[in-house]
Amino acid sequence: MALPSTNPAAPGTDRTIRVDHLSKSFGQVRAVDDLSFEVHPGRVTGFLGPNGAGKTTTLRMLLGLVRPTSGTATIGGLPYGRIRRPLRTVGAALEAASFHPGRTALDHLRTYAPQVGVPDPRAQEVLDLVGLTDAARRRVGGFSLGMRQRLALATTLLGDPPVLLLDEPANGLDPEGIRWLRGFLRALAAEGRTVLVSSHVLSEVEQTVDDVVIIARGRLVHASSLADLARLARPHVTVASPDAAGLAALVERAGWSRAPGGRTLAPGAVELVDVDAATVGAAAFGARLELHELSTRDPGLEGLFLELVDGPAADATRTVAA
Ligand SMILES: Nc1ncnc2c1ncn2[C@@H]1O[C@H](COP(=O)(O)OP(=O)(O)OP(=O)(O)O)[C@@H](O)[C@H]1O
Repeated sequence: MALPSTNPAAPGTDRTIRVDHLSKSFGQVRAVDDLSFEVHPGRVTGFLGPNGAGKTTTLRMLLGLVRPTSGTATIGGLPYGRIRRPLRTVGAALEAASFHPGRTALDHLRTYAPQVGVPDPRAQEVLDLVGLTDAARRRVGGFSLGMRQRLALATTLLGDPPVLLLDEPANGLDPEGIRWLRGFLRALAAEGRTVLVSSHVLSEVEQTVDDVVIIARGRLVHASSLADLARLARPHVTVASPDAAGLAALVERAGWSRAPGGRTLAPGAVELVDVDAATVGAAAFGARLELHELSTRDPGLEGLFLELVDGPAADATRTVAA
């Protein structure tokens, strides 16, 4: 899908999103806690975490709607308030957008077009892009949730922005709509745009995203490519020995990777990825290391996600000391 190039500001623009030691407290609640990550152009990045993790607050800080308690949130090196043509640089859809129910979809977009600084025919163009051509002259009041999501997406695309911030865009879409959204977001990233999509479930965006930024209780718990996360989700080998130092030395010598710190393990136990139980057992036997456990479990991608957002890595106290 080629979007008509209506945005002369786009080529060469720095499209990287940077969140740097960002924190936000609302009274006693630390909604975002020393969060740092980057989101790169040409990729779809999933911004993931359970309800209340701080995703929306972070997106609102990126859009200058909430002032950080400390740290910075920038797009192309600038805080939103200093971007010269913000509506042509960043397209954002936060939560369920509210539309005037008596207005048609086309009129809604035509109302916004002058604010964004694009010519009137762009309204019909973006409706066509999101598959709402036939609904252009229908009143928004009669739209399904899925149609509203498409209209919200069309609104973000009015200014042909190189950066897109979308809060739970799959909410309310049926399976066909979700499949359509996947292809659409992938095409936007393929054009070199930076696409950040929030969700509280990994499975919803698993087939869409290239990278993941996972937060829980306001803190970063994991950031990598989806491929790296999938590698960490391969079967885990748990190995325990009464000789913890000997086991640590064996793991070190063999160069095995430890599983990301989700689960609390028994003392003297470690959890490994990228190695099978037979290899670990043989190496332990060779090193004359006594083992009290050697087992394998397969958490799967969704299981690993739940461990990450539930585990000790996410277990910081969120309440600010009075
Ligand atoms: N304006 C506010 N005043 C007080 N507390 C707030 C405010 N906005 C957010 N919070 C709190 O900050 C925390 C993070 O909320 P946020 O909406 O950012 O999470 P989220 O990850 O987007 O969750 P969800 O998936 O449910 O939308 C929550 O505990 C929430 O209650």
